[in-house]
Amino acid sequence: MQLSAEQLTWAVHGTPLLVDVNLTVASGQTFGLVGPNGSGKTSLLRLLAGLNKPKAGQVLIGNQPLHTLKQRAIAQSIALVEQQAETTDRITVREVVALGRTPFLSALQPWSDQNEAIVTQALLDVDMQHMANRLWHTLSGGERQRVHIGRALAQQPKVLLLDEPTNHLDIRHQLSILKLVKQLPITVIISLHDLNHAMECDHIGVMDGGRLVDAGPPKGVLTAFRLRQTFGVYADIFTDPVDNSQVMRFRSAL
Ligand SMILES: Nc1ncnc2c1ncn2[C@@H]1O[C@H](COP(=O)(O)OP(=O)(O)OP(=O)(O)O)[C@@H](O)[C@H]1O
Repeated sequence: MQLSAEQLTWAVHGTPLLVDVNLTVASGQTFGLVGPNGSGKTSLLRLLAGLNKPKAGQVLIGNQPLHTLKQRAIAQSIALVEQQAETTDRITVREVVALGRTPFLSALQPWSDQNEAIVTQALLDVDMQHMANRLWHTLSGGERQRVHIGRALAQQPKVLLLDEPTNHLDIRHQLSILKLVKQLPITVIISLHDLNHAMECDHIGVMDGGRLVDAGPPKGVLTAFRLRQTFGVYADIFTDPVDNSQVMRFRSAL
C-alpha cells in the first residue's frame, strides 16, 4: 500500500523539527531514510505511524488521510519498530511477538490456530524461535531488537516502519534482517545509519535539519557531494567488481 506525506510539518514548543516534508513511497517499495543525528528521521517515522500529530500537512495511507482512521484501524495497517522500544518485565519472547496480533483480536475474533501459526513464523523469521520461552528482561539488546521486529512482522502490516532496526545486531543478523525486510511484499520505510546498507534499498530519502533534502534511487542520491554537504564526511565511491554495486569508503570528517 502506498504511503505518502504531504507538506508535513511538526514542531515542539515552537521549534520546528520537521519542515514541509513531501514524500511518496510506492506500494511494495523499500525506502531507506538516512541523515545525521537529530535530522528528524525518528520524528518523521512517528508522524508516518500516526503516533504524533502533524502541525500542518497530512499522512495518507493509500488515498486515506491517517488522521481520519481510528488507532485500531491504523494498527491493522501500519507497524512501527521503535529505536528504544521497552516492554514490561516477566513476559516471554513468544508473548511479546503475540502482541502483534492484538489489533486483530476481538470478542468475535478470539485467539486462533492461525494467530499461533503467524507468531511461530514471525519467530522463525527473526531467528528467535529457540528462545520463544525466555523472559524478555533476560535478553541481550540485539535479541530484544529481533523480538520487536518479530512483533511487527506478526502484525502482518501493509506498511512497516523500522527505526534503525540493525543498530544492536551482529553482522549476520544485520544482513539477514535487511534481506528479510527487502523481500517482504509490503511497503517498508527503514531508517539506517549504515549508508552502504541503505544502498540496497529501492529508494533513499535524505533528512537534513528537519527537511527531506533529496529522495530517489540510491546511486543518484548518495553522491560524494551529498556525503560532504549533509553528512560532513569525505568519501570515495567505488564500483564493486563482483556485483557492480556502489560502495562508499569514508575517508575523514570535514
Ligand atoms: N519531543 C521532543 N522535544 C524536543 N525536541 C525533540 C523532541 N523529539 C525530537 N526532538 C529533537 O528533534 C530533532 C530530531 O530528532 P529525531 O529523533 O527525529 O532525529 P533522528 O534523525 O532520528 O536522530 P538520530 O539519528 O540521532 O536517531 C533532534 O534535535 C531532537 O533533539
